[in-house]
Amino acid sequence: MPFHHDVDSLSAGMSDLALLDFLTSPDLPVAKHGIKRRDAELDPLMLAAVYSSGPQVTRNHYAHDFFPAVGDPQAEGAYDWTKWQPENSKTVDSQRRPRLKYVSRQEPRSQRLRKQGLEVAHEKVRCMARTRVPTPHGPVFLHLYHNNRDNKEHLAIVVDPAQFEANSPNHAPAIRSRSLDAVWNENETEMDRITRGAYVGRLSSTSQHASSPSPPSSQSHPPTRSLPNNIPSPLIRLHSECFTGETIGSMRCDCGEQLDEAIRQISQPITLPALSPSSLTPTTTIPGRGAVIYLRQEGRGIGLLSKIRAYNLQDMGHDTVTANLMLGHKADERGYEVAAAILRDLGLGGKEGGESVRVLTNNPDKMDALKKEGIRVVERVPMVPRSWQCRQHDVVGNEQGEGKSGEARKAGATMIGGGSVYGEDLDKYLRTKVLRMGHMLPLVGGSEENDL
Ligand SMILES: Nc1nc2c(ncn2[C@@H]2O[C@H](COP(=O)(O)OP(=O)(O)OP(=O)(O)O)[C@@H](O)[C@H]2O)c(=O)[nH]1
Repeated sequence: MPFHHDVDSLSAGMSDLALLDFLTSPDLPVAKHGIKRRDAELDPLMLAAVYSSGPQVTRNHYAHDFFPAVGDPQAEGAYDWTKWQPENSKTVDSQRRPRLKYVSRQEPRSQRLRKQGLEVAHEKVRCMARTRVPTPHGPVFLHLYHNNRDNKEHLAIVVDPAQFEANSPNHAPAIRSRSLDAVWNENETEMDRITRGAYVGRLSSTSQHASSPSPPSSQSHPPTRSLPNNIPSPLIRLHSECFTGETIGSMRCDCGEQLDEAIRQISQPITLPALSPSSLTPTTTIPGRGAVIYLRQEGRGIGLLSKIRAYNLQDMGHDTVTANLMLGHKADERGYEVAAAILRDLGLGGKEGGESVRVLTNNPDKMDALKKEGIRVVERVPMVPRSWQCRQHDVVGNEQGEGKSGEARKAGATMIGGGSVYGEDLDKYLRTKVLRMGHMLPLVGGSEENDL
């Protein structure tokens, strides 16, 4: 904000000063529940300096480079000042208004902190709502999460039907979200809590019981030591969104089938072995327990737009890995930090308490990521594609639902793509996962690399 000394701009100068005065006055109204700014209070000298210096560079931008990329986003160097040539500007349509571009020389904050040896704080998640959803495999609780890392709404599909039975014996701890059960503010009514899903048992017009939050002193879930040791760890899957496979039944991949299969397997009743061979207690069966963490990272994290383009490259003969690389992406751009935070919130696999988990996957990256996040995994459970299971058993199913693949097709009755997926595209896709991405799955029906 410049300070004017000439007579012509006196009035403008006065109003600038009045504005400056207002902005920096101690009585500046502060939003009641506003989040505190991380930077220092407004500094009048800094404001004046910023206003009078050409490009709008503030102290928050000191590590970025500004340069006139002359409004041509196609020009080489438009986003990279090291490549920018002044001649580029001559070719630009003079009608278009030049825009200021900048590139950052800074790495993302998380990487800078890691380099300095500083631990990056865990991702924070909060379950915003939870509800009952009946599925062909039984009822599940759908949880919707917000987080501080991206602005996507990740989901957790929790299978724990024992929670519906108010009077059932408590064989295993309920899989519940700690952030959902917490009291969010003192004005929250019991009805607010119930409406967002913080209730126990099954809701009905006559039964509505809000859950009680865990005592604030213990920030963790109860330790596993208190559990009977014949209960297997809950089965979980980290599943990445796939619009094509799950919504329109694409047979290029087995994502829809995997989602259905994961919910089916987790929902299978568990027969508990007797605590000791000499035990007189009869074996008990308890309902299945676990969760699918559904992550909004479409196309292995490259997004639907790039995935659609990648499919065209795949039709031209490239495999999924090469197609991603040709588009300037990595073979796999997914991250599992938010998933780990959701698991911890549900009391699954966390270091500070709760239960260890079994993981449904063939993907070594997921196992490594969970280990890095400190999630306690006791077992990896393979996911064998249904079409490969059928071939392994040499049983051919038919549309009427006979045979193994018929059974599988019935399993996903209400989910497009949830049945058994098969075909040439899928075989190629699956073999690429095994041969190029190290998936831990025995190949079925031709393992030659040139089959890809
Ligand atoms: N880029 C790309 N992504 C794909 C393609 N087909 C499926 N996907 C995405 O891949 C993700 C599923 O990943 P997969 O590698 O099949 O399975 P995974 O979940 O890593 O491994 P598992 O746990 O063993 O099933 C979803 O986000 C899909 O959208 C493809 O051809 N190209």
